[in-house]
Amino acid sequence: MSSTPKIIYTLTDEAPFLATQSLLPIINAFTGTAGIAVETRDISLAGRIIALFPEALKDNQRIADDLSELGQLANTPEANIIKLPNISASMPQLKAAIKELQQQGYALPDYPDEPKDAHEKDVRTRYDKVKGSAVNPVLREGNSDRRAPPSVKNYAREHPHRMGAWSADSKTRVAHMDHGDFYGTEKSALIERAGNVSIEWFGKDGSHAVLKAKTALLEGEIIDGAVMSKRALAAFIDAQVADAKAKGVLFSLHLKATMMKVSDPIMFGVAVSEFYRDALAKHADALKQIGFNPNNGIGDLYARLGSLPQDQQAQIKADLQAEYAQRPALAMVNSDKGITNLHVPSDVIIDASMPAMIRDSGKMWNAEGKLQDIVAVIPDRSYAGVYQATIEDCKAHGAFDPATMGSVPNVGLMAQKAEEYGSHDKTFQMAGDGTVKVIDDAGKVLLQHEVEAGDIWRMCQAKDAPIQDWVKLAVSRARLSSTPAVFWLDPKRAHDAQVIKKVERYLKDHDTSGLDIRIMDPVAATKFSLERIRKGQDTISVTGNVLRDYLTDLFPIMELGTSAKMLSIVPLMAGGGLFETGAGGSAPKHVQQFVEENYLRWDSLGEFLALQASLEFVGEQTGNAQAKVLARALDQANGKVLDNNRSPARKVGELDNRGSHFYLALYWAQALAAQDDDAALKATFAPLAKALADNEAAILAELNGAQGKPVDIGGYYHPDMDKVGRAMRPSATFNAALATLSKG
Ligand SMILES: NC(=O)C1=CN([C@@H]2O[C@H](COP(=O)(O)OP(=O)(O)OC[C@H]3O[C@@H](n4cnc5c(N)ncnc54)[C@H](OP(=O)(O)O)[C@@H]3O)[C@@H](O)[C@H]2O)C=CC1
Ligand SMILES: O=C(O)CCC(=O)C(=O)O
Ligand SMILES: [Mg+2]
Repeated sequence: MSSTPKIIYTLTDEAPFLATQSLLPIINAFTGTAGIAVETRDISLAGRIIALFPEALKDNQRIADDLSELGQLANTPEANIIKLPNISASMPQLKAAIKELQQQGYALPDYPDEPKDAHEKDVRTRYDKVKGSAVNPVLREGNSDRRAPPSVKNYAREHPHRMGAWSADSKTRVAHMDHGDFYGTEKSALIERAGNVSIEWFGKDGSHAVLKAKTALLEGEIIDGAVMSKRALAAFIDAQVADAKAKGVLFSLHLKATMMKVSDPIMFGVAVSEFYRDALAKHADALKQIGFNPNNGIGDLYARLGSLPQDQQAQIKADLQAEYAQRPALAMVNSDKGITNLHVPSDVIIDASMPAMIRDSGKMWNAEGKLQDIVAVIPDRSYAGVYQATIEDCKAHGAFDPATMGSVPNVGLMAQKAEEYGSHDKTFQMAGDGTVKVIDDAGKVLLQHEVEAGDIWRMCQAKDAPIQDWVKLAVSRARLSSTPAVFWLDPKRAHDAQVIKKVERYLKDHDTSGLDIRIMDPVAATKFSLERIRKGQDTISVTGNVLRDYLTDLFPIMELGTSAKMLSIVPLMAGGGLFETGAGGSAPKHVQQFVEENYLRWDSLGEFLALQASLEFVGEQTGNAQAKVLARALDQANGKVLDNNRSPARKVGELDNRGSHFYLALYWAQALAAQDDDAALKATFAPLAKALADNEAAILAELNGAQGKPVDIGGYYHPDMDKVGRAMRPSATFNAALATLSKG
């Protein structure tokens, strides 16, 4: 029954990586007392890059491909993985990481923008494996259960975060296309027998290309194809640019260029090309010569200008400035540094950017550093309506009130690369006019679209077993929490219409008596859930993969101020557990603040919650009773961190991430010393609890005393572990107290 319990803790990037260097020593010290091993695996962007090129590196630089190992582990019942947020790299981020590693002495090849030979093609293929969202889809071999635990929700009710006021005359709105988008062109097929399909393009001129030779499909799987017309998109962007100018609102574009790493950078590029059209046309030859690619954002142009003669650089910059003068104002990412929404495709990511805007009175920052109404351009219609409905609700009823509002937990279809988020390897930009066909083994055409050069065509898959598992998870969450559950599915979408049939069928496999389970289209579901949320009522959202992502930032950011405070569990279909920490990302601006002033405001509550769930799972998996005791005590400690307001603040001089970790250790040790379920743990932790309490003032002085000056961590993507370790553990008193645990 029992084997050596093992938890895998992932090393990632940016703020969560820094936080780990302070938190992990605490976790190791505590779990070690119960014989639980916590091992780390490196899935950082830098780590994944290094693992790609063993042959180019010195022996002491090589590292294993930890992500592949974890991908395999996720398909076994033994998996118990704590997954922190990681960078899903855009092109500019990938190149910056490669450059940093080269400067550190890693003999990595450059990223070949235009591979010239077989070797360069191979290099590019390898790099493309770590681009975009390359981690989550590998590990997420289950569906997701994301919610705010009661202690967190209660804390938010008692200490509501600031919400920007909304006024009825806000000019903010969402703009989406009305034809030629993925929504309007989607076609779907249900696979009756397992087999393979090929994706092929037939040119109008008689030419032919196999886009993807083989995609294996299972019985009962749903596939769909859809196309985004480049022409329709460009015309739409153009109209929105003009409309934003006329209405005096900020132009802003909200995409998911990280997760949708093939389609969305192209769409981003169309917007950049339209917005800066005149200047880009005037300098087309020079820009081609320096290799500017609008898909990487206008920042890519500035980054490459240096290789041109000074006067030409000045001319291009002047023409870009002139473009700004005749265009609407752009939403800014960093107004102090002049970084706009169109600079880098990964700076404005829809799941976080839209909720943050809604939290801030429906406004974004303008070039003067002031908040202003916006048009939120979300080209595809599939999910844009959710945000428009939310905006309308805020205009009609004012901002949401975290003190009284209900909650919208989520059950998300995610397993086996479901839906759009698994479509990268089946997404193509069309080389010419023609037809795309999906053809099965028997030669039957399952899906077919007319396309034009430049259009984006994609195919998505959703397998039957994950759908069955998702329906089961939804029913079980509805039952366990006695909460109505709504499937957000749009009967007008070809894909959703198929899913609806399956949901209706699989709901019959479960006892749903007394449960309130509905199927509504996303806009109706938004309205229904918001009406209830304003009355303080909870409603489970049961959604596909994209809405899982969008809603688990939208609702937590309104309810809790941040999605870092979510419990985010993935019961893996093979029986293991994946515990994600929060639902947000890796917050790059937290690292900036840290290196400038040695203050880390990352809130590790998501990590605390994931660890608690993971320890509980160890208890169930292996029968380790001490794991359950540790988990129960951690639950109490988490509650106390909240009740006593020991989460990180935002400014130097206040408690930061490290200080909040100290309090977690103190409360966890106290809870273990106070419990009577396990005498050995009680005896082990009583002295630590006393030592930490006695030295509270000294430890805080050491932790907070480190703040306020710049700190060198030896790199951004690949920091120096020793330097980070020292920076993140500045209290000798605290470190010494923790060390007593391992001495027994
Ligand atoms: N699961 C994953 O691996 C995910 C990874 N990402 C990656 O993260 C990066 C940044 O993405 P982005 O969309 O900007 O989203 P983030 O969630 O990183 O940032 C948005 C904002 O959320 C708040 N926030 C998020 N987490 C915390 C936390 N733990 N403590 C305190 N505040 C927090 C901060 O806002 P404020 O200061 O306003 O409070 C932050 O500026 C990208 O590289 C992206 O690919 C994104 C999503 C999920
Ligand atoms: O994997 C990614 O790129 C982002 C994932 C994400 O935003 C989420 O799971 O909420
Ligand atoms: Mg997200």
